Amino acid sequence: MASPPDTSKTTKLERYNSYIRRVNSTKLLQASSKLLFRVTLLIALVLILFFTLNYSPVSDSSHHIHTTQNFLSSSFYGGGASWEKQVRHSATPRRPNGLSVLVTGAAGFVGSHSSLALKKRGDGVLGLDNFNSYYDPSLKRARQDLLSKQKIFVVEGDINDAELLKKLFDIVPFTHILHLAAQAGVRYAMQNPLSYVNSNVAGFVNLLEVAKSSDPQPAIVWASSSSVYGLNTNVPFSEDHRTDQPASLYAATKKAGEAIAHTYNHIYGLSLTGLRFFTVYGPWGRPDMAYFFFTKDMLQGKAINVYVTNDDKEVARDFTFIDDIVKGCIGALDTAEKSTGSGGKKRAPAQLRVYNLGNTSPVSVVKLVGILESLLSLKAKKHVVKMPRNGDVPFTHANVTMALKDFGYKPTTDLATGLRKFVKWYVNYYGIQSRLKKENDHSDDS
Ligand SMILES: O=C(O)[C@H]1O[C@H](OP(=O)(O)OP(=O)(O)OC[C@H]2O[C@@H](n3ccc(=O)[nH]c3=O)[C@H](O)[C@@H]2O)[C@H](O)[C@@H](O)[C@H]1O
Repeated sequence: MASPPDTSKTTKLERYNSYIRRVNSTKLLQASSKLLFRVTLLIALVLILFFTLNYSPVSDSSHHIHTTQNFLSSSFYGGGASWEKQVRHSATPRRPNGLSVLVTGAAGFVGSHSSLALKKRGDGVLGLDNFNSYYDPSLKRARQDLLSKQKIFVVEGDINDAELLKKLFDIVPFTHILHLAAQAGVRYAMQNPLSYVNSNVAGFVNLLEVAKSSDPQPAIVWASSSSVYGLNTNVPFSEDHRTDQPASLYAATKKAGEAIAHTYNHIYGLSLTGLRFFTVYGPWGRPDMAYFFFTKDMLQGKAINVYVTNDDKEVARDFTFIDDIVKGCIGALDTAEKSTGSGGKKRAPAQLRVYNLGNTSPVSVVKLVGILESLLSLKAKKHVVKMPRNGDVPFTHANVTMALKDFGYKPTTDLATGLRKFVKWYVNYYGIQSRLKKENDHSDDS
């Protein structure tokens, strides 16, 4: 009698075979997962490379460029063909013999106004701005929107970024730089001293290094400051007065800028013009300045500190309206001679200038508050306090004879007229018209 099949053995064999099949299929699954993972990784890498090398911003491009820069490394600038086209297009003049100007700090107060004025007369303008948060960056973005409506492209980047600057100079043979990017503000220098060294000294040197090596070298007009006169008591302030007693680190860095300008002019033949601005104010102004935050605080019913000197004298400033300053900037650009060097070598002596751009009629801060009270139809809650020792000077007053003689600079806006224009802009921009006198709305506003 045949013995029954040994089912126990068959079962073991089957179990073994099925185990082997399972092991094999798991291995296959693992191998294919690994393959899938590697392929995905490869595709991702290819995509990253593709997007970064062919990056072409469409709208709000500067923001995208910034994001891309951060994503890869600080030395990457989008750099796609479309980005370069925007840079070139913005910087190309639209009139015969027009200038091609790199405006640093283009989203700033003076930078945005100057860029628009240059563009309006047919010059090519490329903006550069790092959109830092020293004051509300949304105001800088709003200024950028104004510029972009006039087809002015603002590259988001820092003047300390040498590679970015070189790239811009590779794309555009700029005839001029209007260098307005800076750490501004007299009193903030005690809170953040290194930001002044970083922007006003290191950033300026970085820009000059790139400018001196470029071919052709551009002529450079840049923002110095009335604060360089410091504790000078000889009034009105003239360009040949002493400037070796700065009262703030801000003033010291601007004075350092003037010395640095001398060096680059002397060694490399760069044409350099420093403009000593006197307390510039007006529409689209800087919220850190007294006239601006006084307006804000007064409208909110908050008290304001009005400084007086230690011996109880009123402090005063040669407040200068933005439109006058813009005319001064353009006059300086138009009369700037060509730099004489090329590729880092000086060929001949070059132009080196410094000018006051003020209003020539100082007004006390008490008077400024009085004008604002009348424009805003309210009484300010004034705290009259002694001027803290924080970098402030008691008095500024410009002699502008040199700027008048060399490029016809003639300020035409008194403080009451300029503040009326500022207040009109302020209430429109922040949407608070209600408390204003009707006549302000009917005021002349060219
Ligand atoms: O010409 C310049 O080169 C500089 O001008 C500007 O500095 P300043 O002239 O100091 O302007 P700003 O701060 O508006 O104070 C105005 C007045 O208000 C007084 N002031 C100020 C604050 C306060 O709380 N109370 C007060 O009375 C204060 O004592 C002063 O008398 C720019 O900010 C600076 O970046 C630089 O460009």
